Amino acid sequence: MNDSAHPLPLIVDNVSRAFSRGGSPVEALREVNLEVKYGEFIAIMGASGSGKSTLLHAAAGLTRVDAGRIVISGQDISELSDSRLTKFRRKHLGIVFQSFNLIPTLSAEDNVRLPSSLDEHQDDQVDALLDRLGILDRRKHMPGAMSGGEQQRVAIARALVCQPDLLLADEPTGSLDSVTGQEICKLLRQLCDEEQRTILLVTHEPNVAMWADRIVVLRDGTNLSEFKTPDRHDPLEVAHQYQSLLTVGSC
Ligand SMILES: Nc1ncnc2c1ncn2[C@@H]1O[C@H](COP(=O)(O)OP(=O)(O)OP(=O)(O)O)[C@@H](O)[C@H]1O
Repeated sequence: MNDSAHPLPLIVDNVSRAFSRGGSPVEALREVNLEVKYGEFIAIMGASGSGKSTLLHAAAGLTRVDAGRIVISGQDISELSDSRLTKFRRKHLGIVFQSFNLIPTLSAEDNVRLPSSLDEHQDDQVDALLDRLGILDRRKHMPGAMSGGEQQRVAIARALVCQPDLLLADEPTGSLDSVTGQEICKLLRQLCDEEQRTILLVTHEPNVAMWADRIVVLRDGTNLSEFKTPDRHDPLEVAHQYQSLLTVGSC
């Protein structure tokens, strides 16, 4: 649904972005299109350098685009000044990175509380969120005293504390061992299934992408194709479909 009362969480409309490297332009994104519906879990896949992180950063408003539009919940973010964009991002988006990006001198609960206190939101849901993410008993711990999986759960709690319209995740399992990475993926899946969270995740791993509803494949900064994931979260099937697309696309 995309009427003015129920705008889509994310529309990427013909977005292009180039960087300069050694004096030559590098086209990281070329007329990329994507629509994310409420409650959807989408994975972006593609080879190294295909533009995945640039797309996620553009969706987060961390990278300005050269052409096209990024529309979050009905707002074209290119129309916002830097300061309004920062406020808008805090209210509407949650962002999770591979490296957790927690403040090392703050406890788990204070890391989670940080964005909400900045925006003067109620913080009474911090404990509930930590409980939901299975780390309530770690709430007084500093990041350095927590495992990688626990730190990523804190980062996810922090990203969700302002009830964002969209959760963006850039290789969220990239720093974790495979068992812990799968636990984080399962958690993201549950957040979609049980709480209708909307998630856009970047990964190059089929066993991470398989948890999404839909996989969008980029190549050389453009949309190559997309496919729905099999119901039973089968990494081999996802790897097969992904490789077939890349092979067919390269003919
Ligand atoms: N700040 C930058 N300056 C110059 N070139 C950049 C910059 N950011 C990205 N690029 C280039 O844009 C292209 C897309 O990069 P991007 O990081 O989005 O790809 P990716 O698919 O996320 O790659 P990876 O899987 O290796 O992280 C690459 O050629 C990259 O070198």
